[in-house]
Amino acid sequence: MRLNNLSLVNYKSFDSADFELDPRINCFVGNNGVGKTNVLDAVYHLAFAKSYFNPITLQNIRHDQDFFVINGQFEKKNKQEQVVVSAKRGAKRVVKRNGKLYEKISDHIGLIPLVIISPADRDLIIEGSDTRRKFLDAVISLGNHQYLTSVINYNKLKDQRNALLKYFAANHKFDSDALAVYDEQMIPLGTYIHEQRTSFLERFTPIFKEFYQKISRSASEQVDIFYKSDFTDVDPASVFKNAQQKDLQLQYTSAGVHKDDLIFNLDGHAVKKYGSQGQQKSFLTALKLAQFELIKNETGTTPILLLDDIFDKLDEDRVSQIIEMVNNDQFGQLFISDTHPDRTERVIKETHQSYKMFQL
Ligand SMILES: Nc1ncnc2c1ncn2[C@@H]1O[C@H](COP(=O)(O)OP(=O)(O)OP(=O)(O)O)[C@@H](O)[C@H]1O
Repeated sequence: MRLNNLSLVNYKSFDSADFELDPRINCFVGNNGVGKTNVLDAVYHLAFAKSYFNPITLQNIRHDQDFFVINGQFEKKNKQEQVVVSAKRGAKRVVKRNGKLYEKISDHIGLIPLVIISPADRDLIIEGSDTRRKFLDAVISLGNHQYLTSVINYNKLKDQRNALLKYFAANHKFDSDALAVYDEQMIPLGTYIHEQRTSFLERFTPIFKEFYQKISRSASEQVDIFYKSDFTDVDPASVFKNAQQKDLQLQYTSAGVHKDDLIFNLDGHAVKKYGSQGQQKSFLTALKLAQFELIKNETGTTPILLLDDIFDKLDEDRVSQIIEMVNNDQFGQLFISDTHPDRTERVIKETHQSYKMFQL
């Protein structure tokens, strides 16, 4: 997967810009606020039809303008793919592939496999469990459509069950048969989602650990991921039944796979509390590189990799290690942003790969 040309009109800080890109490494350098991350975000936008940093589409239109257009000329398995994402105030966002409008934007997702590594990933460690479930769901769904529909259906049923619990409380009623209608549908879906998450993590965790070891160049720092779920080691039929009294009091469904979480550990302790900023960044980078590897294995296409502010919180040693790792045929096209042109160029030159520096 490769982006050959990127052009922007009224996208965030850019009025108009055009980039002829290198097939391997593209570095965007310059001072704080010049728009380095905005370029990477435009590439992300072409893949996912939304910004990684600002999900409100209209806020990505340059101030005082009415529209933005991002135009990307890709090459996928020797085939040209033109993707245009545009938005206009007062109208819906539009995504076109080779001039043809998508009816459903979700049909576009997956055409351009892409992974971003950015300081904003820190949310995965510090925010609530839903951030980690979204990460899990996004990676598993790419290769498994049944999983995606199961999660959507499970969540719909859970919302309806919550509404029923609220209705019981408001009307001082209880109807166990009405509740059982939801439980009977949620048990098989929850069981399936739990199985898929378990088997995914069995494949993902060893790859993640290997990447962490390579980045840290240390065998002494031990990282691990544990899957926490109400469905683990219990009879699935008992999950909702056992929580019923609590659910009636709380007026929502307190147990189930919608409460699943991932526990991130470093040397046996929570990385959120005890990991240094550099160790946390290494942890996140290893998570994203493992995501990259699995997407590649499961879709058969090498994703584009965006490394935003790669030196942030990492020493030069760890950055060189990351660049060295991505400097082989297993990795494809790379986009890097950094404030220091000299530092970036020094590290990139060591790869002996073709590259382009864009001074913004
Ligand atoms: N809708 C918009 N219209 C105009 N400018 C915008 C818009 N959205 C963001 N910006 C501007 O984009 C700039 C930020 O760009 P970006 O995050 O790409 O900077 P950067 O070069 O990556 O900086 P840093 O080195 O600090 O990470 C800010 O000056 C911000 O005001």
